[in-house]
Amino acid sequence: MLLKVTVSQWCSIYRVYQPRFISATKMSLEQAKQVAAYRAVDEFVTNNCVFGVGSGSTVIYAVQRLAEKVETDNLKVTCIPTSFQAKQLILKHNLTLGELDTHPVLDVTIDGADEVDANMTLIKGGGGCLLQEKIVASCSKKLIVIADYTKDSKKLGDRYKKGIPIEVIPMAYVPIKNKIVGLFGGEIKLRSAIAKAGPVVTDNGNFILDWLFINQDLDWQNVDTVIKMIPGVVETGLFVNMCQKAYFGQPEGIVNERSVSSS
Ligand SMILES: O=C[C@H](O)[C@H](O)[C@H](O)COP(=O)(O)O
Repeated sequence: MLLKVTVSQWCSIYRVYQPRFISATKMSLEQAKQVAAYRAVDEFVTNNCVFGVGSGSTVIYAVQRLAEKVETDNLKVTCIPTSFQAKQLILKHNLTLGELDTHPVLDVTIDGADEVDANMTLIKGGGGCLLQEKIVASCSKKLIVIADYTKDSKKLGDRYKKGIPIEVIPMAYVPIKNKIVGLFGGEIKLRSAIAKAGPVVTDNGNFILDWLFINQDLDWQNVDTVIKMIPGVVETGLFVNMCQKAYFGQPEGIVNERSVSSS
């Protein structure tokens, strides 16, 4: 028997099932973040370690797991935050808060990423926290990335479409924008705030430019160096040769790993 469904019937079916589909997808994304975060914390947190706490939605699960382990295994861990958000998470979970003044060398930092390419080059800063993240990562013996499966890509720009974040001094954003486009092409947008009129202001009082690059085959180490030489640029969200290992949570709850040697 052929079942005839009219356009308006299709619309009703779509209206009923679409929210369920979205929430199932959202749930599997959250689950993917959680399994990746738990795995990384279980593998890298040891007693007496100095631990860098990254920023973003995936790191929330890492801090949850860390708090559990500190409690159950009676661990002593000093946590160095990479943002206001990270500091709040450390305090909320009653973990020991440290700073670079007293702990300039960290054993490990666990952080999220917006995209990880085949060479383990990262785009970070989708949440505006790239500067402190890069400082803390540069002081860490290891940088471990935790992410869901949507962040795993071959080339930068394959999956993350919002561009490379660049933190800049506010008075210089227009000339910086013109110089980067002149040097490497593409388009640059000043990031706008959502619950505030005007631009996003970072934890450090700066603006964020999002550079929508076109050429995916650029030498990212060189790009990073050249952009950082422009007066007024504070930091870029390109993390080149910094990350040793990445954990990608999958929708079905397993975790794929990639390390520098295996990429
Ligand atoms: O500025 C934000 C950070 O670089 C985050 O680590 C990055 O955006 C990934 O965040 P999420 O875990 O929320 O995807």
